[in-house]
Amino acid sequence: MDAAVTVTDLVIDRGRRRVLDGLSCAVPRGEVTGLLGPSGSGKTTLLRAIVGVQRTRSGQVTVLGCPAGAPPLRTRVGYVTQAPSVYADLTVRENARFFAALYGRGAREADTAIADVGLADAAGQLVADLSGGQMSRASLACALVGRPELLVLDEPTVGLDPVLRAELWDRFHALAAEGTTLIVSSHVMDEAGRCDRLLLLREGALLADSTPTELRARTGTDDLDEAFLTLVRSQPGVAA
Ligand SMILES: Nc1ncnc2c1ncn2[C@@H]1O[C@H](COP(=O)(O)OP(=O)(O)OP(=O)(O)O)[C@@H](O)[C@H]1O
Repeated sequence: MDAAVTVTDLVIDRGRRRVLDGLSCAVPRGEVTGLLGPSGSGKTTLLRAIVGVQRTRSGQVTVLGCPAGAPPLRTRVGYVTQAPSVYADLTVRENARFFAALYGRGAREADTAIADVGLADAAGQLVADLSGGQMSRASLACALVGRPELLVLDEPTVGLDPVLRAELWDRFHALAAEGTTLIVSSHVMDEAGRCDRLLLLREGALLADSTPTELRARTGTDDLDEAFLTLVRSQPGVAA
């Protein structure tokens, strides 16, 4: 596999809790990899380690050939956190143009990124006046504008209606087809079926590193929610 991200024996403690316990996985280039798991399973922690903002106890994270967080990665990796990270007192267009300028891009790229997340009609609106879902899409536009090689998205579709969610997933796959690597976290299993590959996390350990098709075949069900439960129940010490 031509991996964009390789994680080896990663151990992370947060507070007094071991959040990731010797996790290893690889994320292929030019595909959409879903990071799925229940709330609190360690998804955000793993994403933070990949973008290089999380203190680790041991293990390695290599991103696009460099150690996670290395300075050359700053323009090559885009990260959209769960909390919108845009300026509330600027319009959507001003935000996108500001981030475009940081990456050496122009107004045209800013407008394209805004259109790509379905915010063209709200481009002139102050971010403070947007809905929650619009705000997270404005954040996504600001990450897209830099055309990163690796795009790390923490629950980007929360609060979006089904039509917008479907449009964004189409956009993710279009980016992957152009060569971008995407890691998208979600705790909604119906989004798992939209991913090329799946990393299933539970309590800080990897339950599966697979494709939706392999996962369905392995668990004997078409329903990915059910597949996840089957995997959980097959773990030692979990009651059936
Ligand atoms: N700053 C922190 N200090 C101590 N513990 C933390 C901190 N941040 C997160 N944790 C703990 O680490 C664990 C994993 O959290 P994380 O945010 O990675 O989970 P998640 O799978 O992304 O959850 P969600 O889907 O709810 O966002 C949780 O038990 C959480 O309580």
